[in-house]
Amino acid sequence: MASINCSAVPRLAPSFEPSVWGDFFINHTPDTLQISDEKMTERVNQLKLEVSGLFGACKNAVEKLNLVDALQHLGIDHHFEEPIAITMSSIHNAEFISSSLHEVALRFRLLRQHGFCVSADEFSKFKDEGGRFVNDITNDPKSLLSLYNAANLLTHKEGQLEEALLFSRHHLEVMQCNLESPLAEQVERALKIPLQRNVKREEAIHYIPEYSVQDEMYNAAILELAKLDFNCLQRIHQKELKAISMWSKNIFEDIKLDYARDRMVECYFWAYSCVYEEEYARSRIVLAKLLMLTSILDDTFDEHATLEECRLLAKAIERWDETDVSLLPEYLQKFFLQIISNFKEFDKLLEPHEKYRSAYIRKVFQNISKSYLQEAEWSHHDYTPSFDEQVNISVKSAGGDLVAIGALFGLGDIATKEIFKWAITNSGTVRACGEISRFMDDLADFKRGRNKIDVATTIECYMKENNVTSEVALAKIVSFVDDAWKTLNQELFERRAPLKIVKIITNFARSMMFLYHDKRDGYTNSKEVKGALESHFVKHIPI
Ligand SMILES: CC(C)=CCC/C(C)=C/COP(=O)(O)OP(=O)(O)O
Repeated sequence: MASINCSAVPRLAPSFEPSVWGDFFINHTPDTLQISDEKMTERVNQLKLEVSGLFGACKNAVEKLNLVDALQHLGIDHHFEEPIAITMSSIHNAEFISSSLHEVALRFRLLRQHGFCVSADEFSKFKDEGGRFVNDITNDPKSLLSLYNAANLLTHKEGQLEEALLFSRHHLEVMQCNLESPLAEQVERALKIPLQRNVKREEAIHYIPEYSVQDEMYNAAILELAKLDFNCLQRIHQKELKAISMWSKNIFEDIKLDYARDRMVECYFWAYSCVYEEEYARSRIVLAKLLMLTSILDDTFDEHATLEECRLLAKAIERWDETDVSLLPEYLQKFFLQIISNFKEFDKLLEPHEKYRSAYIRKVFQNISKSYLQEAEWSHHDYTPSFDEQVNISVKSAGGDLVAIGALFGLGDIATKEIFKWAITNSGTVRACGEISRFMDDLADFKRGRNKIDVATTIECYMKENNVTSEVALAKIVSFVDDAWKTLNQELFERRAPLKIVKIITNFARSMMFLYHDKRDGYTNSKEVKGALESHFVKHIPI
């Protein structure tokens, strides 16, 4: 790397938009619903019992599949994890004969989603002798959508599923404008972000009003449960948002780093996308706070500090000693002290037997700080790394292990010491989430055309190294996102960690697909996602 004295070069920081939420959640009074919170919870418990009974009442495998599918789309499967696991295992073990593409594809997708590796040969019977899908399925949009959703569970080197994906996507695109509601909306959603890649709660918000008597397993209790459960959970999320918005307001008032993005609600959304269930409040809150602190750190390195200041900050974070505060420039001192004191608060949330987790969360924060420093070194020296060098560092700075450990930190006993070791040693799941995070972020950066003052992105490095146009580089990066999804799908059957944990971590990749799809940066330009976030956190579902 060329050695020039650039440590004192001031950064010409772009100014970020203020928070689109301001004090909204601090002052927010939730809508008055027709029923009190207590009554709502009581009714949810009754309905859970009623819906549990439906598993035993299913007459055959197809009914069971339709039931599990409905519960997943409606976002209430978290209440039925055990019966669903038993059901899927029994379906996996039993013979299944069906000439319906929809049924075969539904079974295939659900089994893979639940960690059973079913072969792509299941679809052979819908193909002609040349191995091409037979033409009569092209007039059957429901089956095509099921095939498309199933094929999105493909892993590496599954050419048959690759073809199924292209085939179903093509025909769905062709027939899209002639479809009726709600299939038209379901196809539109899946083409934008495939079901397997989207934030689960997002699907629930859209599917609840679509679920009707036309559904195979329509049941009034299921629908009532989905609506009430959504509203109950939303109440909890609103209370958390109020508290965390106060926390963030105090932090920003204290540290006075006006150059940093104030994105508490978006950080909370990130955490909620990973773990939205009531019992995971501790995990959600710690993760949301961790992301907010990391975001301020990122802006300090990328947008504001001189190189010398970056080095001092990274060193202080590495040493993790409050008495080092005087070595930092004055404007960063309060931020540093906030980091240390918040991590102490995180530690206080742990039970005695969980205390080992504090070392992990500190480690991932120190690691991300190191990768931010490396990027700052490159950027201040106008150095364009090789593509591999860049991916190596920037996948780390994209936060896969930070989010994984941040989410695990507050989970219960399911998160064992072995799981923490697995997550921090670059497991396939965590690495693939980091790749998706990095590539989606860089695709959005490139489209925005923002002349980022931080390091050249993976796209620019790819273009330079391979001497290709931006179109070629962008297509390549999109293919890397697809590859990382194949790894995540594969990880579902590898069973290196409990499925629940793999799913929670994979949810981080889903949040990236949602916030950054269509090459937008919904985190930085949060007005682009404000409407969507209102559906999650402000608007209740009419009963
Ligand atoms: C998932 C994580 C770590 C979230 C914390 C907030 C954050 C750094 C967002 C990405 O911002 P960016 O687009 O400026 O990131 P980068 O500078 O890494 O490109």
